[in-house]
Amino acid sequence: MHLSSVKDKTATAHRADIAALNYKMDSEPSFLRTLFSLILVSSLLDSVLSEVDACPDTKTGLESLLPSTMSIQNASIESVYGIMFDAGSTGTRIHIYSFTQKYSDQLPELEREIFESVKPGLSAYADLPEQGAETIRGLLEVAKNAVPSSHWRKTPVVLKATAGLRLLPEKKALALLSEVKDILEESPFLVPDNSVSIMNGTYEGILAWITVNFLTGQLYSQSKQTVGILDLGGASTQITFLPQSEETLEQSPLDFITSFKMFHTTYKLYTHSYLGLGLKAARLATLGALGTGGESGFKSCYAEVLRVVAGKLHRVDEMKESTFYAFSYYYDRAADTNLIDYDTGGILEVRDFERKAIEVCDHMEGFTSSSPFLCMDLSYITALLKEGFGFKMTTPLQLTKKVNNVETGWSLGATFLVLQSLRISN
Ligand SMILES: Nc1nc2c(ncn2[C@@H]2O[C@H](COP(=O)(O)OP(=O)(O)O)[C@@H](O)[C@H]2O)c(=O)[nH]1
Ligand SMILES: [Ca+2]
Repeated sequence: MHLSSVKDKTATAHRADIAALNYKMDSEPSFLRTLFSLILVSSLLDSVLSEVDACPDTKTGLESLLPSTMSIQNASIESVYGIMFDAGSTGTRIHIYSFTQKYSDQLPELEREIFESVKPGLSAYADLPEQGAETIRGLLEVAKNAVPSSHWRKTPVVLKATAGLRLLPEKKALALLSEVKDILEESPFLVPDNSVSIMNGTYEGILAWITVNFLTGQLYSQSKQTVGILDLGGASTQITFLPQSEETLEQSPLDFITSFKMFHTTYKLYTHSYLGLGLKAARLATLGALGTGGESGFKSCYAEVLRVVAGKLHRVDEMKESTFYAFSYYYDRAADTNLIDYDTGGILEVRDFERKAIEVCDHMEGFTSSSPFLCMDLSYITALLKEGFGFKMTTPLQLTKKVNNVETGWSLGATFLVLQSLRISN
């Protein structure tokens, strides 16, 4: 696998942070080389759609596992592309995926992802919807360079907004989405019905779980040993895992459990999106609680952030024994404080976050070049994991931004759904 040039990651907050990750997956483990998993994922998504309360953007449902033309025999050799915009509360990202079908008797394979992000997110333009939509235009240029013009007309482009827009007054959110839709429609790409929407949190958690378990090969390993996901956004935080114990299934709130069938096996996922418990939302809640008299030192900071999470999250004992991948702000803050390698991530225990929070909060003079919120953020992450979700201090977390150089998060899972629901065969 080779990486083409990846621009210097020293992008400023407002400059597009270009991280074009082109790579071939020739040397990737076989599981990534076939679309067998895509079939699996689409059957998964098919039943997810049938089971999950239809959220705004899921009317496109899947009538069948695969479009009739997606059979091995008559597959033709060509490339398929999908463009997914992730309109997050702190930034907008574009994921351009390409699938290549090499041999007519083989299923297409996931070939590469091109990823780019811009800040701030759409919700920062709540009163300037035209300007907000303009940030999409710039990212569309990346897609035009990445997708051959011969494929533009059959390459779907979709934008899904998350908690940032969920927290906006509906009228402002809809005004932003309407401007974005106009820009997508001016583009040369295929703009499906429902191409621009606010995704509900249940879907956000499930699709991230599908993405990570697809990329790590768990979705179709014989062991069925899947991994859980922890996603800490700016406005919301998601947790999703596959419970092993009946007790979890029976004792969890009904809207935390979503079931779907996957090749004769019924999976019941535990998933929830906590709106308002994202990192930036928590900062506002903490500062609001502090009023003007900001305090210093880990003990007082921890006491304040604890008030934000106390009693707000559902706990499940078996989480303590499950394997979790953690990304977004969990990853960013661990990388910012050298707890993990910026590019390759790493495995941390919950107590590593607490130790770093104590170090930063009790020695702020040593961290003047970092974000002024570093102490609060690390304290919040510790409180969220330990007192919120109830993880053990020794629970290991796999901090991961990319798996096989594909970004973790909900976008790949969402793209599978779009390709299948549009019956875009090979
Ligand atoms: N590398 C990478 N970082 C991401 C991605 N999605 C979110 N993040 C990071 O996660 C943090 C906040 O997530 P965001 O999606 O804006 O908030 P949300 O709308 O509440 O989910 C920011 O630091 C982002 O840089 C992604 O696909 N790739
Ligand atoms: Ca997000």
